[in-house]
Formats: sequence, C-alpha cells, structure tokens
Amino acid sequence: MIPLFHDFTDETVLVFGGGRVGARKARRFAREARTVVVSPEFADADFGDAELVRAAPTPGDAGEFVADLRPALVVAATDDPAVNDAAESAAREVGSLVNRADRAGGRDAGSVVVPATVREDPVVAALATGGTAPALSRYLRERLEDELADAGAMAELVAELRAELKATDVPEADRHEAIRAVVESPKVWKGLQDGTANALQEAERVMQEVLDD
Ligand SMILES: C[C@@]1(CC(=O)O)c2cc3[nH]c(cc4nc(cc5[nH]c(cc(n2)[C@H]1CCC(=O)O)[C@@](C)(CC(=O)O)[C@@H]5CCC(=O)O)C(CC(=O)O)=C4CCC(=O)O)c(CCC(=O)O)c3CC(=O)O
Ligand SMILES: NC(=O)C1=CN([C@@H]2O[C@H](COP(=O)(O)OP(=O)(O)OC[C@H]3O[C@@H](n4cnc5c(N)ncnc54)[C@H](O)[C@@H]3O)[C@@H](O)[C@H]2O)C=CC1
Repeated sequence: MIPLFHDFTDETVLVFGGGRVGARKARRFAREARTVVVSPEFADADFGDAELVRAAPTPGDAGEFVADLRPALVVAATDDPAVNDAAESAAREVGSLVNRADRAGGRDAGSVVVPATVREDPVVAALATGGTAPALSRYLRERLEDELADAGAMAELVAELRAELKATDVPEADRHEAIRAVVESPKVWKGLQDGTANALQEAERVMQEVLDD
C-alpha cells in the first residue's frame, strides 16, 4: 500500500457508527471537512465539530445518506457488518472513497486505510502496518511525536529561505545544496528550540558557508 495525502477542505465525510472508533475517525476528519456521523447511539466520546444524526439505517437505507451528502469519503465504523457492506457499496456507487474500519488486509482501489498521524503543521507523517498491528502504529506514532517536535518550525523556516534564494541568481544546484545543509544542521535544529530568530541567523550562516565554497 502506498500512502497519499488528501485535502478534505470544503469536502464532506460521512461516518456510519457512533462508537469509540466512529468518534476517533470523526474527530480526525472534522478538523478539515464537514463531518456527519449517523448512528442510533453515540458513545460518551468527543466527536469534535462533527454533526450527529441519530438514525439506525438498515443496509437498504444506508445508500440514501450517501446519495444525499455526496461525501468525498464514507467511513464504515458500525458493529454491523451488513451495514458496513452497504455503506461501502453505496460509496462505490457514487465514486466516494471508503474506509472499512472493520477490515484488515489488502484493499481494492478506492478503499483507503486511516494511518496513525503525527501533525506538526505543515509537516505531517503517516504510519501504518498493512492492517497487521494497529496498536504498533499507535505506539510508533507516540515515539515519532517527540522526534518531529520542531519539524513544523523547520518547514516554515525553509519555506522562507527557499523563497529568498529563488529570488536571487544563485544557480539551482547551489540553492539545493544550501537548503539541504540547513535541514541537516544540528545547530539550526537547536536554534529552533531557542526561538526562530536564532534559527534564522544560524541558517543564514550555514547557507553562506555553502554558497561561499
Ligand atoms: C485496517 C485499519 C482500517 C482503518 O481503520 O483504517 C484498522 C483496522 C482494525 N483496527 C483494529 C483494532 C485496533 N485499532 C487500534 C487503533 C488504530 N487503528 C488505526 C487504523 C486501522 N485500524 C487501519 C490499519 C492501520 C495499520 O495498518 O496499522 C489507527 C492507526 C488510526 C485510526 O483509526 O484513527 C488507530 C491508532 C491511532 C493512533 O493512536 O494514532 C487499536 C489500538 C487502540 O485503539 O488504542 C486497536 C486494538 C488493538 C488491536 O487489535 O490491534 C481492528 C480489530 C477490531 C477487533 O478486534 O474486532 C481492526 C479490524 C481488523 O483487524 O479486522
Ligand atoms: N479501525 C479501528 O481502529 C478499529 C476498528 N474496530 C472495528 O470497528 C467496529 C466499531 O468499533 P467500536 O466503535 O469500538 O464499536 P462499538 O460497538 O462501540 O460502536 C459501534 C457503533 O455503531 C452503531 N451502529 C449500530 N448499528 C448501526 C447502524 N445501522 N447505522 C449506524 N450506526 C450503527 C452503534 O450504535 C455504535 O455506536 C468494530 O465492530 C470493529 O470491527 C474496532 C476497534 C478498532
């Protein structure tokens, strides 16, 4: 399986099932998408900004919600395999992506897995285990959170430096080398911990060293 990134801004995500798993998926997608959760009961859990619709669609009814909302993604997270099957068929009929929360293993095109995610905006890392060990994805995610703690600030710094360099007549190969030297510099990473001004100063020094060579 190959991870891809999908921008859900201005899209709709439809979740069937309001248990612990439905709540976790809803929280995740509601950060970015209009998210609607359909379920007869809602676990005493945080659903983020998702809209909750109290209903218990039969397998025959599930398609109506999909046809009405035309979601970019349908999440099948009920404890009823027949309803999850119907949610998947309905999603495929209208060309939506589908996430089967109740299935491990390989998937056909259009059937996606939700990875464990570390978010240090604008940096995002996704982890999965091919469905073999989701608890391991979770554990590795927790470990990576520390590792990536300053990555967002580094990305913003590099974006600034790239724009600056692109506006000069420094040859492309030298620009690339200078940027690589910045992201690999322990002193710049250290500077990010002490405040952006320090990091910027150190990055300018590292780049100058490369460009003077
Ligand atoms: C295939 C996949 C489909 C999908 O949901 O997209 C799937 C399927 C299943 N999960 C099951 C169980 C658990 N899942 C978790 C946790 C997470 N599961 C997530 C993703 C995925 N789970 C996809 C594969 C990802 C990969 O390849 O690694 C994460 C990463 C993302 C998220 O869900 O948000 C999130 C961690 C988020 C985080 O913390 O960062 C825990 C641990 C916990 O809850 O603490 C347990 C209990 C321990 C255990 O069983 O391992 C079961 C068995 C149910 C049963 O026993 O009946 C199935 C179905 C089956 O295996 O048949
Ligand atoms: N992907 C993952 O990370 C995990 C997946 N699972 C799988 O996901 C399923 C859901 O897990 P939990 O949330 O822990 O189960 P749960 O039993 O707590 O929640 C299931 C929810 O589905 C709702 N539901 C039942 N019939 C429905 C219908 N016709 N339409 C809409 N909603 C309906 C129930 O009211 C309940 O809120 C499990 O059966 C299991 O197969 C379980 C653990 C983790």
